[in-house]
Amino acid sequence: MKAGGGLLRLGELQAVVPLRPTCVLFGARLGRTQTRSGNIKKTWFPKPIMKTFVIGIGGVTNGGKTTLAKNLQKHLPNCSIISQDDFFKPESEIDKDENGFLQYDVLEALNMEKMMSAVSCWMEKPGHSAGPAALESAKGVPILIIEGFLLFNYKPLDSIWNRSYFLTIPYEECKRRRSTRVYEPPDPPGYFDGHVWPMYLKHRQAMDTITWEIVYLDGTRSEEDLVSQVYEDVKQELEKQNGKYCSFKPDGGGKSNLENSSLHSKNGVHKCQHGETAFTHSLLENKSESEI
Ligand SMILES: Nc1ncnc2c1ncn2[C@@H]1O[C@H](COP(=O)(O)OP(=O)(O)O)[C@@H](O)[C@H]1O
Ligand SMILES: NC(=O)c1ccc[n+]([C@@H]2O[C@H](COP(=O)(O)O)[C@@H](O)[C@H]2O)c1
Repeated sequence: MKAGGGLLRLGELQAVVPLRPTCVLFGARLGRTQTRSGNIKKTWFPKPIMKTFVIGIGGVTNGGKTTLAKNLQKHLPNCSIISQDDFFKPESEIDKDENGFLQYDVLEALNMEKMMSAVSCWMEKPGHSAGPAALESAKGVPILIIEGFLLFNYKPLDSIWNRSYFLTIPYEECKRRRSTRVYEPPDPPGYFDGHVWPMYLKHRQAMDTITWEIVYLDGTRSEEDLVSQVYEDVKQELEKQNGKYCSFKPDGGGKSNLENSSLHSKNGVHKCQHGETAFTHSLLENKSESEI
């Protein structure tokens, strides 16, 4: 993890926790995978030694998932990010359809086992960093943001989410944003309409069967609006799940967090008007294992 709380990329994660093909799992949360033969395989996430909070940010390509995750990370203490984009298989392993389009927008294009391994390793040492232990414990509940375009279609992750968000943008805006972004390999002509958007619609439809709550976010709203909404929501969820909202570490004057944070509510919309320090409070103290 970057010292300044930067995006946790796979390479950095490996630097902190060497990735193994499968981590030692002592299960707390049960996930389920359906094997090709139709059998249900149980997947255990390791029981973290402390309470954790896992946020899923799914959504359409170029919907603003990475941007929102990074913006949230600036304001949430002890927060790591795992990006699904880091787990694409090499081009040589990607199937092509009859039109010659590489099939990137399907789960098979991703090394999801490797991604699950990264998640499991985080669970084993949540919020682990090189910082002194005393500092770690002062940071509050370790938070993991997992962001990616095919999160909620991947059953083994179903049991992990404490809160799920899904960013949407209209077709035209998506096509416009996508046209300015260069992937490796770059999109060939006709790729958006011939592969990307149809696959998105298919995966959206498959999400109809999801049983847990997903908060849909309008990705055309400003970055500030989006981070403010999600931040407030996460804060409330943490309060709910832990029965109390705890120790705000004020930057000045010992004021309440809202007074102090300059999150002004206007017509129900919270605007973040100050910089990062506005959010520098510990969301919740860690709980002992017996309380989990
Ligand atoms: N709220 C927003 N409003 C307008 N443009 C945005 C917003 N969030 C992200 N973008 C832009 O959209 C593009 C894709 O953003 P990104 O966060 O990489 O999306 P994703 O991770 O969903 O593919 C980038 O050019 C980014 O600057
Ligand atoms: N990272 C890669 O190796 C790679 C290559 C080609 C396309 N893509 C695209 O990445 C998209 C998913 O990522 P975003 O949600 O960040 O746009 C998919 O729509 C896929 O077409 C990724």
